[in-house]
Amino acid sequence: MTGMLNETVNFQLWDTVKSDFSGLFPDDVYRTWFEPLRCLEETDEGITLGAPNDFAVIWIQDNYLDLITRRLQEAAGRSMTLSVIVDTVTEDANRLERAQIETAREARPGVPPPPTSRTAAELNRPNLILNPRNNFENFVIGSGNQMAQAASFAVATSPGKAYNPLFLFGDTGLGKTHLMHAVAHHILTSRPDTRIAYVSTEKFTNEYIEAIQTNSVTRFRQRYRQVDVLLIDDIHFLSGKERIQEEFFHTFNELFERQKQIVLSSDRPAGEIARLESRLVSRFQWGFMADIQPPDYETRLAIIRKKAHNMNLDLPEAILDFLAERVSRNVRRMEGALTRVAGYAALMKSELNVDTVETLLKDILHEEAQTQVTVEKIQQKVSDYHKLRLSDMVSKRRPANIAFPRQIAMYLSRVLTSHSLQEIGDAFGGRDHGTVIHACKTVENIMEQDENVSRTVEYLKKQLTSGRG
Ligand SMILES: Nc1ncnc2c1ncn2[C@@H]1O[C@H](COP(=O)(O)OP(=O)(O)OP(=O)(O)O)[C@@H](O)[C@H]1O
Repeated sequence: MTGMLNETVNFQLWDTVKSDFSGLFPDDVYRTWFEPLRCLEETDEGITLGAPNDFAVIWIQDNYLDLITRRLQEAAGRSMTLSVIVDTVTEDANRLERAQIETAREARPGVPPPPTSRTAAELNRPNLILNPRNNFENFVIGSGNQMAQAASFAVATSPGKAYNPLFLFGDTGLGKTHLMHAVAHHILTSRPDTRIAYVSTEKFTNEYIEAIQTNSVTRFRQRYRQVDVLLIDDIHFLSGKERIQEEFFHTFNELFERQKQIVLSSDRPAGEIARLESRLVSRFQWGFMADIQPPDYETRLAIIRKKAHNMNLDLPEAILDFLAERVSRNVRRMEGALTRVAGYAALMKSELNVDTVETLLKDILHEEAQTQVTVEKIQQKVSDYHKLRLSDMVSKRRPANIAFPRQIAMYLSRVLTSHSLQEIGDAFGGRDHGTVIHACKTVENIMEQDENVSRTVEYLKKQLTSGRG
């Protein structure tokens, strides 16, 4: 996240948008967030902006990315991409960062205070970049994530003692990184001298390659093997990378033997990561594996409420309900939707209603609809898998090679959609709700007894929920 400032080039597009913003936002907001942004690069496809520090990058990305992008596109009259990176040349970045964190705290009381003095441990971890908002207080607990939250909290309270390693897995945008940052924040608050490293697998890999190229592998090893807590995000990226797997294997062993805490995140269970050495898979399974499932409606509503509250955004119930109902696939997308609504509300100052929100979020809702699991998609998937005709899903025919797949499809409809038993029965050729209950029980029983069936159902479920359905 670093970039070079190029003072001599005139970036017209950004100048136009920036001056627009100076009129749109209150002075203090403009001065804190927009004035320090500099254009580092402008091409036909998009622009790169430099912000003075990591905190500002995260804040801009979280709050203003959509808005700036839309303004840029309007000004350019074409589609433009926007990236925001740290601008290394900006002077006095630390002073500004403190001021920005203070401003952010006023806007959202959840943001932790800026550090006042640097402890020895902090000086040991110049690269520890954590999103200040990713703490336990801001994490909404629901049925899909309560196990992962509880395990993370236990690890944060007794690092190296509760579960080691802690392995968090689940689909994108469901809070794995949030929980890892929360563990780090919690430990830093209760034991400020703890040496903590948080790194993505990609960064870990790149640093290792660079260390080899620059003959500094010893320093690399010190950085990751002399910590008390090592958090590595997106560990599934180790797949197929033999050399880094070897390196990580030794890092893991050294930390584990000294009872140092290891926390890993992945988009799938360790055993399902392709081309991962079995000795690593078994180590990842030594501790505790907690999965995170997409939030149910109540949790989504609670998340939207909390985020709106943190943004000082007072939205009518009908809009909160609309967002929870219609944006469900991942929390990151929910945040995107809310930020866009917030940006609109701040600019327009007019009363928001569900219709406006629906228009405003057209693309997000369209994406959602594409990825939403429907009974029709389930029927199609199950009949394709079992080489049946789609019409077999709704027919009255009952030979076992048709009846059981149909029961699987009913079971998946029950688990993956929010339709009632009767609605599901209707969609399967007008069957009654008792037939659906019976189908669900049958499938559950057989799954318990027959591993092949259970694997098939899990496979279908994964295919349907990973957007490949
Ligand atoms: N339960 C929750 N409560 C509050 N915020 C949440 C919750 N779950 C996720 N979020 C928010 O959703 C966004 C996406 O979460 P996060 O980055 O942790 O996802 P992830 O699982 O690590 O995704 P990826 O696999 O793509 O890295 C973050 O801003 C995070 O704060």
